[in-house]
Amino acid sequence: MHVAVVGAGSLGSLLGGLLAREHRVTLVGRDPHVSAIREHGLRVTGVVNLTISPDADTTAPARCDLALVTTKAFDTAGAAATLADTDAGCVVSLQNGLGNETVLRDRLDCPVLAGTCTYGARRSDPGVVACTGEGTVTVGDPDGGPSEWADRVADAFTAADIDATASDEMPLLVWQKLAVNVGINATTALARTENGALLDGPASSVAAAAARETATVARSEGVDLADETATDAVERVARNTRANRSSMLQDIDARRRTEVDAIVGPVADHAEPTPVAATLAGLLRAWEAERGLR
Ligand SMILES: NC(=O)C1=CN([C@@H]2O[C@H](COP(=O)(O)OP(=O)(O)OC[C@H]3O[C@@H](n4cnc5c(N)ncnc54)[C@H](OP(=O)(O)O)[C@@H]3O)[C@@H](O)[C@H]2O)C=CC1
Ligand SMILES: CC(C)(CO)C(=O)C(=O)O
Repeated sequence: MHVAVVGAGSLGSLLGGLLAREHRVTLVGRDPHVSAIREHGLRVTGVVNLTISPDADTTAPARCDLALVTTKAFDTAGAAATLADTDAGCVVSLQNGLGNETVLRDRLDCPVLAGTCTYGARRSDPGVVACTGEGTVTVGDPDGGPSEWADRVADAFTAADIDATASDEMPLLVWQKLAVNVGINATTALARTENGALLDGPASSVAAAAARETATVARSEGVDLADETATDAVERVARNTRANRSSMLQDIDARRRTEVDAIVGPVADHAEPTPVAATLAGLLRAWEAERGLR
């Protein structure tokens, strides 16, 4: 398969590097990362160690079998613009937050799948990405039900030794992942802790309460996510990625805009009472406003 990865930052570089063990991969990103990969290859460090030489470019290829979108949620429309002239068989969003597939579907002609990914990744120097936790990838039709493309994509990941499955329950899994991200990303971003601090530290009850609120909102939207399923998912991911600084904490560390609106917003701004998520969102938005990031 020829796989294009639009958004070669932390997660995109890691997954692109792992996929390049089996497939032709084009990492679409920014300089100096792209130039460093062209010159020296991509170095993956941490839990996985390898140096590999995928193609790298600042524009998308003319054709590919599969395009993975791994930009931040607020850049999804930009990713769609980057892919506008690409003849892609299928596009998969592996981003966190709600609404990315809708943005892609509205702008692109090919099938669009939803995906969830629990790998932890951190891009450090140009040409280098650390795998801070091995996880799983799940893909499927955003509306639920079977999808031949999802089967093909999961097979392609599996062939590259990535634990991947196709699911016909994506609405449930996307909300479950949202509970993980509201719980882990927002809490670690504000507490400035690694994910593992939520296993038994003082902020673990905050993460669990935020996950329960996400489950409440999911159920009010017709998705049958149990409180315990949401809190168990937070604990499992925090355990598997205990050394990771969540993607939202990485944004805070780098004084960058966060994904608060796509991740915490759907829960915090919902008509259901969600005091914990509203507090987390309010604090993150205040931090962004103070720095002119919103
Ligand atoms: N990091 C992690 O451990 C995990 C992240 N995620 C999710 O994955 C998504 C990506 O996160 P992460 O990898 O941390 O984010 P990063 O900011 O590290 O990577 C995104 C990259 O995409 C680039 N980019 C933005 N728009 C375009 C475009 N149109 N064409 C090419 N490149 C573009 C950005 O460049 P620039 O900044 O210069 O605009 C940036 O380098 C998020 O939704 C996150 O929540 C999910 C699981 C784990
Ligand atoms: C899986 C997890 C929580 C890994 O940190 C993540 O999705 C993120 O950081 O955005």
